[in-house]
Amino acid sequence: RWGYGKEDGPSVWYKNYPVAEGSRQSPIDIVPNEASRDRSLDPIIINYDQCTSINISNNGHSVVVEFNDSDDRSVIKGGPLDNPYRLKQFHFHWGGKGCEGSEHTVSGTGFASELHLVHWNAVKYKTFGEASTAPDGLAVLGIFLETGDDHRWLHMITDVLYMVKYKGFNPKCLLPSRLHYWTYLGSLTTPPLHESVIWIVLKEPIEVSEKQLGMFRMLLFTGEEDDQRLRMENNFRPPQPLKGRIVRE
Ligand SMILES: NS(=O)(=O)c1cccc(NC(=O)NCCCCO)c1
Ligand SMILES: [Zn+2]
Repeated sequence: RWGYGKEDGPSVWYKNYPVAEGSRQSPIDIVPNEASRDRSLDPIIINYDQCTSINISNNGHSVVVEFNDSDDRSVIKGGPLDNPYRLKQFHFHWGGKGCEGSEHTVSGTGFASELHLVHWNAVKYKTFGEASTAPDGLAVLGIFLETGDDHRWLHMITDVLYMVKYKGFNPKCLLPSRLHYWTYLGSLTTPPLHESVIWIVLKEPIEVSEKQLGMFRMLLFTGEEDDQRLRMENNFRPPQPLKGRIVRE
């Protein structure tokens, strides 16, 4: 249906998903000195201590680690959020060898990859599906990955990328040391592109090695039954028009 290739990629998503040309699409290019300082913005509070990962999978677009979201044991709150938002899954977007791969860019500069920790507003909505179509339904924490030294914990993901069942990973260890952030109202960056996301993009990237990133590129867009093997890479949408939105910090 949709993908990241020439025929099915971001430039043609509007044909099946007209909201692609909506007024709050993501990602965006973040221009730091155009962000507006909002003194009412509190720090974000991240409670992942009781989180239980239930599985890791390749959904044909990325590698996704899903969590048990049947209660409020792992939530993000504070910052621009009026309620606690429950951790549902995290996944990554990345490029090809040595080129950019993040979805958000900072003053036109992309990073090697971007981690998205996806949360939903279980106070106001009954299910993730319902929340995913509501303007304040989701909160996604975006973390840039830049190449450098091995990340001490990312190996737990890259080492098990070929396995399905997977337990006991606390995504808190993927967070950078400082939680300074930019926030703006946006959308899912993949179809169905719902304009339902309060984006919180951390300013400080985490460092991963080229070898670790290379493990992601070992994944395939294609299934084992497909005749051609398409390496999963460049699974990122380019920045979308701001259309008058304000980025706060
Ligand atoms: N990339 S993102 O904006 O963080 C994001 C977060 C949560 C869901 C999605 N996209 C989807 O679930 N799309 C549905 C189809 C993907 C799996 O087939 C994207
Ligand atoms: Zn994403």
